[in-house]
Amino acid sequence: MSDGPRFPRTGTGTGTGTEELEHQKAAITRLGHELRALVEATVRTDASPDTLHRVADGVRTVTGRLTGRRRARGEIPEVDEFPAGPRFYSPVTGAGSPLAPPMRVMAADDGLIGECTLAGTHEGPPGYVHGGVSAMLLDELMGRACAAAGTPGLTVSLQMRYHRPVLLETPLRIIARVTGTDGRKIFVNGSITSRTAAPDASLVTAEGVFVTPDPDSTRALFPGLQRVMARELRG
Ligand SMILES: CCCCCCCCCCCC(=O)SCCNC(=O)CCNC(=O)[C@H](O)C(C)(C)COP(=O)(O)OP(=O)(O)OC[C@H]1O[C@@H](n2cnc3c(N)ncnc32)[C@H](O)[C@@H]1OP(=O)(O)O
Repeated sequence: MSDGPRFPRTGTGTGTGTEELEHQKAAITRLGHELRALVEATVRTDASPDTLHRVADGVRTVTGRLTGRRRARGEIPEVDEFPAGPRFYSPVTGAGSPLAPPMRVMAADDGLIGECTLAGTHEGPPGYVHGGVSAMLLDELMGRACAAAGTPGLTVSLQMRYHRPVLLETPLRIIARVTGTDGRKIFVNGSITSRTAAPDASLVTAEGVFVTPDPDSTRALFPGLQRVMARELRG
């Protein structure tokens, strides 16, 4: 793609030492794990109102300990490798996000494979995955597949087909594959299957069109990238 933006790898850099970054990543991951357990316990519990009130008080106290400087909107965390690598607070793959399953992402011969198991936090119909969550998994992996292919892009169209309900508490495989490009457009297919029951039967399929913003739009959309580039250059 000739007019596409060039993206630096972040998180390898300069402001913070490698060892310090690794400590930060481990701590973010640990807190994310505990928060996911809290969210799952919250949506599954039938505790009494008294218990729920006591827990709410405790959570409020804990939240108060996470004040201090907040990242500005669009600021890219130093632990991240945007747009192709791990993003610690992604709601799909982020080890630090209480919303993320989190989906593990691996390279495949012709695209990317994601794996995760969803539970009560992501329920739609009783016992099954919320359709919007399936779309979110696919959108993220399909977007990552664009970046992995060297053509990062934003979703402009995502056509979903829901063939069968996706069971909770079942290991899932998500697949994303770039099928072609046309100028700044990238065409991507995706699917969700069960890794254990009928792994050849697609439960959900998606066709997406992604577009690489031109350099001016990229600068306007992602001012945080400028700061990352400056950080890398200073190093
Ligand atoms: C930097 C990456 C970071 C990558 C970061 C990746 C993180 C992954 C995250 C997961 C994915 C997401 O959630 S992404 C978030 C959700 N998506 C968004 O917010 C995107 C919102 N849309 C936009 O901001 C804009 O559409 C842009 C910047 C993407 C493109 O605007 P533009 O540059 O003005 O492009 P435009 O001329 O309109 O269109 C370019 C070409 O695409 C075609 N096109 C436009 N819309 C469609 C469409 N719905 N279906 C088919 N084709 C379309 C046009 O006809 C044209 O074809 P032709 O005339 O050239 O033939």
